[in-house]
Amino acid sequence: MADPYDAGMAYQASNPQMEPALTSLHYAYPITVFVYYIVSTAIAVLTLQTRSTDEAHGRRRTIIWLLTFIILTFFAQLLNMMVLSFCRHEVPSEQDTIINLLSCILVFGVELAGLTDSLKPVWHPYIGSFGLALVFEPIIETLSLLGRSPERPTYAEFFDISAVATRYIALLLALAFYAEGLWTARQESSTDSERQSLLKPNGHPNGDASETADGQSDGQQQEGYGSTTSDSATSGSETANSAASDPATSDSASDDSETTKTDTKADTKADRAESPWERRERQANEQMEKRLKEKGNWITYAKSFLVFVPYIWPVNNRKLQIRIALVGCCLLAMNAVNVLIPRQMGIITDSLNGDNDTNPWIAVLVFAGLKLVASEAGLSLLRQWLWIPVEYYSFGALSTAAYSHVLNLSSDFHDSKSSSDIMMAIQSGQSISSMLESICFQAIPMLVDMSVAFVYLSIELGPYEGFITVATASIFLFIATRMISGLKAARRGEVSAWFEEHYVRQAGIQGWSTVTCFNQVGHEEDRYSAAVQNRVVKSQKVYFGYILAYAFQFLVLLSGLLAGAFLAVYQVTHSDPDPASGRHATAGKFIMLLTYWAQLVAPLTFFATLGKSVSRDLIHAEQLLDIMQTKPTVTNKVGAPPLEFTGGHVVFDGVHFSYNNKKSILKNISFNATPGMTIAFVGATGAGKSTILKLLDRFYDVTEGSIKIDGQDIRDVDLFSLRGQIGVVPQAPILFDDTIMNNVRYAKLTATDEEVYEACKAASIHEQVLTFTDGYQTRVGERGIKLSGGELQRVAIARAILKRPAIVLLDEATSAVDTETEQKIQEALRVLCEGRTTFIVAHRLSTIMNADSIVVITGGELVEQGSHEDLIRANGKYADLWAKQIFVRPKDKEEAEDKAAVKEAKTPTILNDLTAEETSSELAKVNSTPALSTMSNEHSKDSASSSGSSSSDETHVEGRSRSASFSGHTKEV
Ligand SMILES: Nc1ncnc2c1ncn2[C@@H]1O[C@H](COP(=O)(O)OP(=O)(O)OP(=O)(O)O)[C@@H](O)[C@H]1O
Repeated sequence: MADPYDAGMAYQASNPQMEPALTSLHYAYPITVFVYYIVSTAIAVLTLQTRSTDEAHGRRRTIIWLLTFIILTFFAQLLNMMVLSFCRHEVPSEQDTIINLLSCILVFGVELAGLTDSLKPVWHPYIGSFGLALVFEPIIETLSLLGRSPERPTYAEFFDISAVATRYIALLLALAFYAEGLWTARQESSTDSERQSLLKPNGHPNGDASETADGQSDGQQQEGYGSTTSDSATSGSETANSAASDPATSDSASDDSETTKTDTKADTKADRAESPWERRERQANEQMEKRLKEKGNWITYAKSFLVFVPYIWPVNNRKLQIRIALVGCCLLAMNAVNVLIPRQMGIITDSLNGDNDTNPWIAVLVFAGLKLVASEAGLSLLRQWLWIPVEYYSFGALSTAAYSHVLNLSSDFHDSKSSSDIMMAIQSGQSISSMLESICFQAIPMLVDMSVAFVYLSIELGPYEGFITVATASIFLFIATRMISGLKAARRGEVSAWFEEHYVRQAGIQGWSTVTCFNQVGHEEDRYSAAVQNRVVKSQKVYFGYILAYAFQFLVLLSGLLAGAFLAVYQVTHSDPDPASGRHATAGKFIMLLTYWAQLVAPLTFFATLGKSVSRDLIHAEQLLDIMQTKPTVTNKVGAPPLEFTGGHVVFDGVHFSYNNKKSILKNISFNATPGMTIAFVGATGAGKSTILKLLDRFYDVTEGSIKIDGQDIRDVDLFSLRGQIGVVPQAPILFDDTIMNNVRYAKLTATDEEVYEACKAASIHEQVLTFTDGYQTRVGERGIKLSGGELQRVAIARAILKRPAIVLLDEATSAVDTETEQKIQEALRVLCEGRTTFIVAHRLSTIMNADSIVVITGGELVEQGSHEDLIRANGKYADLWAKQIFVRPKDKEEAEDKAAVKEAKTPTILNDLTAEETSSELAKVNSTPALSTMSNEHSKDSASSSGSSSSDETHVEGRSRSASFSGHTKEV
């Protein structure tokens, strides 16, 4: 019996007319499927179908098995060819068929990896690929059969046809299973309502405990009376379960298991405090997810970054635009040089071997020239020289735009964000440039390099070399991205440990005085050492992970190189001229291949990490985008006229306010301040007093009602002219880390030194400033840390005096200072408030008792208003507060019991800010009001018993001679 393998080639169309068509189809088939798969997957990702899919396909596992089988049929065909060639003792000559089979293994292998990678894939890239295969396969097979010799089919042919036929059946089955799974899923969802229990879930039907979706028996979630048991539901849950339990698919569940892992980590993380860095990253990530969801797809999402275009693209600068165009030319030239260098290496080798006529000296000189052009001293230098001004333009433009935007945002923004977050976000502008740079200067040129490599190697060394390049690149990228994402958890741990170390160190150094006071140096040392140790352990873990990953990646590249090199060696050693091209494979080609491979390693490594770095940059850019898209809530109306000040008549008319539109802070506040009047706000802490001042200065706008100054609604006038008329002395003034001179001058940048001195004299700080080492040139430290509380407040008053405001807002301006300093501050304030409409917030009632009108705020409502005398007589909330403040502050019981000690020390028992005479007269007033007299008597008794003195108006009262009012008509008491 004749050897069936001898009967003819199974793979090559013996009909020459069929040959070109068959060859083209062999190449077109894998390319078409691959392009379709990549494009449709890209569209799915860009339109967020990959995120939104909730279709857990019931037949996914079956389709994975079928796809594996399909790949095996290609392998079988390939093996069949190898056996055939081996039997015939010759090298297979049907390059296109071999490339077709190898490429199909690669393309469907990529699809298999993608399908196993995701539990809920978007199906159309896979289903479309199967459809395309169903079209190509019969055409190719028919052409092959038509072209074969009319003799009896050989075993090889028979085997080949069987492989194709079974593959075809597998493809059809995959489509059928997909349709069936889809239909079942639809049925399941459409009958969902029918399967609802007729009884309430807790109605305890007579049925048995049913399997819940996660496959666990749960008596709580029984299927109720009237419901139908769904096979499909069970099969769905089965699939989910088996996917988790089946080793074949457990890997595929990596995404989901990673999510679970992340969730568990998040839970553990929640146990400890989230570091500011983690919070910032989490928030930015959430923000990105939220925005993506809102935008619906990546394209619209990316469009929101267009706000940055005017800062990145030098719109009105033609010179910079030309530079950008030249940078593009440099990149193209670099692509060309990257091909020319390996080619030149080949030429040198061939010239040395005598395989060409080129002078090796000249060839080496050309090579050196090319190397120079490709080096840091060549095109790279030129590109950077061209690019640096563009880079700095965009960096400068982005930073200034972001800074200016932040400064123009309203109080609600600044109150809700920490300053470090804002500063970090402004710096994030750099991420946008770095993202664009890595895409434009690295990703795109490298992609071009790789495509050129594929084409060039295919032309120079045949399609096998091209295929090896593409296959190695694909496998490398797949493995590298997998390994990098595998290290994600370890890397997060390391970064978080690094920040923990940073925060422990920072807390120790910043809080050095507290650490030292409480003798906790040892404790801080231990804490820091533990944090360092923790970071070192985590860093080592990541480091080892990276070393292993790199080693593995290197092995993949080495395998590719080896395969390519073997092929090249074979071609060189069997260097008969190629019948098609007439070309010889020479040693120079081999050297060219090696050089080219060395050049391709860097782009591949870069691509493996590109996704990670771009997504990190995107998250940072998102922080800035978030800020840039925030609009100020307090805005200047277009064409608003400046405030016309005619005395300072301020009217609050039914003002309501809420910071967050949820909790009402001010409710229906109405009052009237005539020009020059002093109005004081008193009330419990958190009542809303400072909020009233913020509304007047338009840090916020009222929610309802209106505020008018001299008949003009403050929302309708120019914001800057309004703030120009108002001077504020806050409770905790903030100075810049600059000289006293510059800090005071900040109120009026054009003020002369003399004007500053005058303001400081009026604020009773001038003499003290002169005693400082550098006088007015003394730097005050960060936030004025080098000044005492009283000095700080007087500098703030000097600032307000220099501004010469028409309306003065004092928010606890004399808090937390000693009596003597307070007296000086009161003096300064008297100068500041003279003849100006003044609003004062104060807790110490003695400091505002002479105000023209006192407004009592309770829980955001105005409960009383009137002069001190009126309110005392009214015997309401104010009288109550007043009585509490002027009476004795109860001393410690223990101390009170020790009467002898108290007597000896002559400790005064009545402590308030009034003079002795004033206290007596105020006590008399409150004693005359019946309700308060009881209280007064109790206090008097208290004081008498604790001090041993007989009455409260004795000279044991701590009396102070002081000015007790800020108002223009201040009286000395
Ligand atoms: N920026 C803000 N955002 C949200 N709520 C705020 C803000 N500022 C103040 N509040 C809340 O508004 C209420 C009133 O605050 P406000 O500072 O006006 O009180 P206050 O009467 O001046 O208190 P104190 O006398 O202690 O200064 C408080 O409950 C406070 O928690």
